[in-house]
Order: sequence, then C-alpha cells, then structure tokens
Amino acid sequence: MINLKEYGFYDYFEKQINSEEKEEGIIPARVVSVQKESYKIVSEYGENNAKLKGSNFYQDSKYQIYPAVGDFVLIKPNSMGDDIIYRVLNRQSYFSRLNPTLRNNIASASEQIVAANFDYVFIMASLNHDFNIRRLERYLAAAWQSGGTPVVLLTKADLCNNYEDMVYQVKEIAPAVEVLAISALTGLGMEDLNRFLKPCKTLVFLGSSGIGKSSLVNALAKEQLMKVNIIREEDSKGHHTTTYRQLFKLENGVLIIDTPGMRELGMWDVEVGLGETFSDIEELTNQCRFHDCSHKAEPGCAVKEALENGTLTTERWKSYEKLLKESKYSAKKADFMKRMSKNNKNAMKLQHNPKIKYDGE
Ligand SMILES: Nc1nc2c(ncn2[C@@H]2O[C@H](COP(=O)(O)OP(=O)(O)OP(=O)(O)O)[C@@H](O)[C@H]2O)c(=O)[nH]1
Ligand SMILES: [Zn+2]
Repeated sequence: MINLKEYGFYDYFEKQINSEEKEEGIIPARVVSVQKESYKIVSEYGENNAKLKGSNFYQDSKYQIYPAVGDFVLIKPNSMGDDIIYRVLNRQSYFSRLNPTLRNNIASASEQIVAANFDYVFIMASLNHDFNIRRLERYLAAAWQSGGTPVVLLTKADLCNNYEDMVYQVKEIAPAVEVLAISALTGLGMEDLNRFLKPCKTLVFLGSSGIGKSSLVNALAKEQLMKVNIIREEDSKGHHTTTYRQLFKLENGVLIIDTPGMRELGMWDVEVGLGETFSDIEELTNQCRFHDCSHKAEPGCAVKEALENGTLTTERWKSYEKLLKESKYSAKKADFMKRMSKNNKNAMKLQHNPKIKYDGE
C-alpha cells in the first residue's frame, strides 16, 4: 500500500474530505498525468487510470473544476477498471494559462490549470548571453501569484566568470527569495539545493527551453530521467504505447511536476519576445493616423493598407494579434503581482491565499 503523504497529501487536503464521503468509501488520490479526458492517478492502491464521474462534472453540475496534474482528487477506487473521480480538492497553489482552444475569443476564454499543489517554483535562467533580469521579474511575479515559494536558480554557472555579480543583481529585485548559482555539469552549488529537496515536497520549473532543466533533474535523479519518467502501457488495440508521467517521484522522495503547459509558460515571454519577433508590425502600427487605431476600419490605417497591398500577410497579422492578446493577459497578471510584491507582507498573504484573483482587485 502506498502512503499518499509521500505524494504530498497533508492536513490542508485531508480536512477537505467530509464524513459522508469517507463513509461512501471515497478516498484521496493525486493526479500524475492528464491526457485529454483520461487521467492517471496514484492512490493508496497504487497507480491507475481514472475518469470523471459524469454527473458530477458535466454541464451545470456541482463541480466545474477539472483535475490538473498535481491535483488531489477524491476517487471511488475500482479494482476492475478505471477509478472514478468525484471531485477536485481545493488547491494550495497553481499555475494557469489561457485555454488554447478558446484563445480566439478572449472574453470567454477560460483559465487552464497547468500544474497544481507544488511547494517550490524553481525559476531557472542560464548564466549565458541571454540572461535577462526583466524576464526574471516576470517569472518571479508569476511564481508569487501561483502560491508556491520561488527559488531562483542561475544555471550553467561554469560558463560565467562573474556569477556572484549576477546573484547579487537578482537578489536586488527579489530580496525575499533564495538565489542560487548552480552547474549541473561541475556540481557547483548543487549541495545548496538540498534544502529544497525534501521528501513529499513538490517542485515545478519555470524557465525557457535550453536552460538546463533536464540536466538538473537528471543530476538530482542520479539516473536518466527518461527511465524514471516513462510509463508503458497497452492501449485499447493492444499496442504498446509510451506516455510520460507529468508528476513523478525521485528516489529521494522529491516530487517533480513537468507538463507541456509549464514549458509553454516558460516561453511566454511578454514584451521582450513580442517586440523582437514582430518589430515590422510594431513599426506599421506606429504609422497609423490614429495612435489608438484598432486596425479595423479607421482611415489612414497602415496595417490595413499593408494587408491590402500584400506587404503583410493575414496569417502573420493574426498570429501577432493572438500573441498580443496573450501578453496583455499575462502582463495584467505580472503587473498586479509587481504591485503586490512591493509590499512583501501582501505578497506573503497572497502566497497563502492563491484564490485572490488579479482580475478581481
Ligand atoms: N556548461 C554547462 N552546460 C549545461 C549545464 N546544464 C545543461 N547544459 C547544457 O545545456 C543544454 C541544454 O540542457 P538541457 O538540460 O537539455 O536543457 P532543458 O532546459 O531541459 O532544455 P529543453 O529540454 O529544451 O527544455 C545541453 O547541451 C546541456 O548539456 C551546465 O551546468 N553547464
Ligand atoms: Zn491601424
């Protein structure tokens, strides 16, 4: 039998289970992967597939909150097949993004949870040429807002001969946050990490691609992550398929959440990315007659003109608009958090109450 405490299940979650549920034989479990509508969970009986109890989740039903990776859920175990998920317990922390299927309609776009119930957010930035303090600020804001505790890891310290300076710079923008320079290659600074690598604690990573996340996890796991992380199973046609666990436990008991959604958040580089990739369009918009041009029907719209004469393709314009919408959404979040974290007390309060919403201020 598995003790769910080893998967981070503690009092905050336990207290949410009511006596009726207990009498009905409903037990807690943690979601380890989500693929469309099929879930993989771990409960005291081990790992199993699970599906939603339809009447509890579908339209107009009691629970509109769907399970995400890292969530604690209540299930009715089923030794013959899929366990049945009854509901999602309140989250202690989470990261979200706009639901990509609804992105084109910003007004009705919903939040999609990409990771839940983590203790630490490892914000990673590599100490090479693209070290960017503004980007770190945004990651910090997002991390505080998530309800997890941020820890900044400056990676590839072996490639930087003044990493102490960089650590100092980061500490200036984040006085309450632990900042560590590490190298997965040489092992530099790795022992300082031990403070955060406690059994039953859950980590997520925030940072762009190539910063050395896999190398770090492999160094922590002391074996190839792939080996730790792979799930082999037979699909309905009897074929062997390979999927990846999105929440997994290292031998030392540390839990790690790694989802495609988290990776996407790491790439969500608000102003910097936008200006760089779409500088031609930004230039065009500056040429519109009205500075607040919506580029729809205004006279003297440079965008409209460029679209008509073909110097700007509709596709490119559409993707710019899409990105702009997203960045407005995340900038709003980041802004709010910046104001909040000016006053550290507020940030702490927020940290313990992730349900405070940036749009409800
Ligand atoms: N010099 C040096 N190189 C490193 C270090 N850690 C990782 N690298 C190199 O950086 C590159 C990217 O490392 P990964 O661990 O794959 O980075 P990642 O963040 O997992 O990248 P994605 O899988 O694309 O998200 C590889 O070539 C690594 O060998 C380090 O501490 N020092
Ligand atoms: Zn215009």
